[in-house]
Amino acid sequence: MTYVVSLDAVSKVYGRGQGAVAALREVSAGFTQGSFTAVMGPSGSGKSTLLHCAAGLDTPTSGSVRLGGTELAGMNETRLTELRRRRVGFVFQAFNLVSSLTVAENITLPLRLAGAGVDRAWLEEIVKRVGLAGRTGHRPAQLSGGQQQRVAIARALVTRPEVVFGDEPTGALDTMTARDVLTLLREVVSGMGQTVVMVTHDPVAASYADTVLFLADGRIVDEMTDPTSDKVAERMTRLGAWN
Ligand SMILES: Nc1ncnc2c1ncn2[C@@H]1O[C@H](COP(=O)(O)OP(=O)(O)OP(=O)(O)O)[C@@H](O)[C@H]1O
Repeated sequence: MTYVVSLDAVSKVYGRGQGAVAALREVSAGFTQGSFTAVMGPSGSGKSTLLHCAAGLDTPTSGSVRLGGTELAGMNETRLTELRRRRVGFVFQAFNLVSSLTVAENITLPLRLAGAGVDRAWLEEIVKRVGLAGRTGHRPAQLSGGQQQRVAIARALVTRPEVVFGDEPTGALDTMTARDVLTLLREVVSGMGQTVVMVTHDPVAASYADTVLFLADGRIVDEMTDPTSDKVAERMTRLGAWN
């Protein structure tokens, strides 16, 4: 199986000695092209650490992370930054848009940071796909929360990354708007073949994914395919997530 992103026995320990915290314990996982994976687990189970290690935002204490054919271990920060700019897209809970830039400028920012030109046809295509046609001259403050997250999704797609990572991408949205954004993420996977890995606390959000990975105490303890929100909620309850 060829994976777009793979983790092999990844461990992450924060701190040293008595205060050391094992956030990940020999986690292995692989994400195939065009798959949508949700990562769930109780608070402190290691979800963000997993995402950050997979995205090259954090360095594992041991183990291997591969993005495409590239091994991340041993890369210096300059190369990691370049790799993240070109090959990884991010969508965060707080949309992290630049308020002084227009929608179009926000979307194309990763290209300018990478010193790459803008492919106008591709820009038009993603603007249309995320439903922002006619809004490209607006500033973030003139948009609703859902529209701002659509800008962030377009920005994540603009470099044609191998994978898009979402850290609670619907965490700041109301229920209806969150559904729209999840439907868009689902389309990005099913319609464009994009690979998406998303951390979420919400069983409904997880139900939009193909697969849910459940973390507990730094380990993957279960995997669910074709999830429903009820099945995910039940699994989370058994993990003691909402006690
Ligand atoms: N920079 C850090 N320094 C020290 N400990 C950390 C650091 N980041 C995370 N941890 C610890 O590692 C463990 C896993 O944290 P992580 O943020 O990955 O969990 P999470 O599942 O994303 O939690 P949440 O759902 O609350 O966001 C926790 O015990 C946390 O306190």
